[in-house]
Amino acid sequence: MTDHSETLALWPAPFAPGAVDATVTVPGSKSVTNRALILAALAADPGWLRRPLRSRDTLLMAEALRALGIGIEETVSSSSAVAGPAGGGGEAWRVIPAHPQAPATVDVGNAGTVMRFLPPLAALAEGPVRFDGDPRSHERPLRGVIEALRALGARIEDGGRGVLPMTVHGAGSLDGGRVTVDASSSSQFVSALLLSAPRFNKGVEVRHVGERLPSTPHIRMTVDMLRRAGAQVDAPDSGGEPNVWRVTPGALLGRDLVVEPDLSNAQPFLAAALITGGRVTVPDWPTRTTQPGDALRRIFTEMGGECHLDDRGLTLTGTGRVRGIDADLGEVGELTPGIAAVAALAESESTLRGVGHLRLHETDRLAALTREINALGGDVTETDDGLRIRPRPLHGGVFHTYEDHRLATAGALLGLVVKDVEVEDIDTTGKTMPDFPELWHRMLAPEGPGAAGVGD
Ligand SMILES: O=C(O)C1=C[C@@H](OP(=O)(O)O)[C@@H](O)[C@H](O)C1
Ligand SMILES: C=C(OP(=O)(O)O)C(=O)O
Repeated sequence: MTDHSETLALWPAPFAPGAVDATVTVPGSKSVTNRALILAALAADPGWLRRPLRSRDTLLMAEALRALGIGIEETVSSSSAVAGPAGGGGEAWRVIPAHPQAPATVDVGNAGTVMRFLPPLAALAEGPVRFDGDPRSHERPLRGVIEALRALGARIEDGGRGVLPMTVHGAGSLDGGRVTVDASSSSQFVSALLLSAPRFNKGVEVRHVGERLPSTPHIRMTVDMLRRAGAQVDAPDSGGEPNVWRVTPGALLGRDLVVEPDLSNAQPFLAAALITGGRVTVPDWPTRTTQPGDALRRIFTEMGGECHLDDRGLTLTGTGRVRGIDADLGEVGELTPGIAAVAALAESESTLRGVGHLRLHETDRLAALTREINALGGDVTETDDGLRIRPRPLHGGVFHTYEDHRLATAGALLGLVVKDVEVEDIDTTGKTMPDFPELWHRMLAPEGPGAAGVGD
């Protein structure tokens, strides 16, 4: 957790005068968009991404791919699959694949998906590709990807530090083959090695050897998207050996893909219904998905809400009660800040476990949540692998966010029911949801202009 600066703007979090009642269309999934961009860049033919997320993390990915010679064109799509309620077309990216070119420079910002998913693709270029990013990117784990790529035949200069900045010196192709990796600090190590593997000469066999593996739905998302792009993948959940994934070399198809809404970014809106005893509908909630955010249906039901999925989307109705929870969130770590905020407002204690790796996310999320909820009068303690949260009456104050989009949305959530909360640097939500402040205000004033479809 880097220290905060008092010079960052403070955003007066809107206080909800009563139960919220709104329909909120949330933007596309970061994780799906950035995987789709990599797969489309490596495909044999051009492809479409419809309703891509446009946020800092995905624009950095698109910019990096352009630097490597891949074409990404902005278009307005005429597909009926993405037509809004007014019948118009949606925005889309057309991706024109090319063999990755070097020399190139990549700014990863603080995007885990960019700093981990791109180096294997860069290793296919012929020449140096320099990777750097925000100061926090120099602290986030990358050694697993660097060492695995070396074992697969790549030359990488990282000064022996195992973190950014680094330069990947591609030789125009990569052997691939068998590799072991300890992905206990990030599931993205496994996803990174699998995503580009159809283009490695021998494909890949990745064996995870660490004690634990976080965020396994995100690895299933990688496998599912690879298969939909035509790759042959053996994985533990399709009868394969536990902790082993195999990708066969072969061509990838250029796809026409509609990006699902980001279910993790739906979390603050659904939570708003839960904590105010109101009702929020998120349209286009997929009936089948690998996104970890789908677990919110179960988690927020256990915490007192009622969830209903139908053709209008997912509706969460608050019952007026908010219960504490004892949960292992290892599979769904990115939901922790929002769950912690709800837990701080519950009628009973919560224990959140299995998320020690969050200390190496955008910020040390366990330390940051503890410090900021306690600064508002809360009683949160850090455990080895999570948080213990005892609800207390909270008061207003500044909620610092440490350049972490999910800290910012957690602060907004608290401010909905605690008067006079000011969230520092709300613009940090731009990492995955630049429209957050607007969507949040509109959720609270659905009678105003644009009520017909918040976020449409
Ligand atoms: O592959 C992905 O798209 C992600 C995997 C997870 O990373 P970790 O396994 O590092 O937690 C998740 O927290 C992150 O927000 C997105
Ligand atoms: C951990 C997250 O992001 P990243 O992709 O940068 O790891 C997140 O979005 O919660």
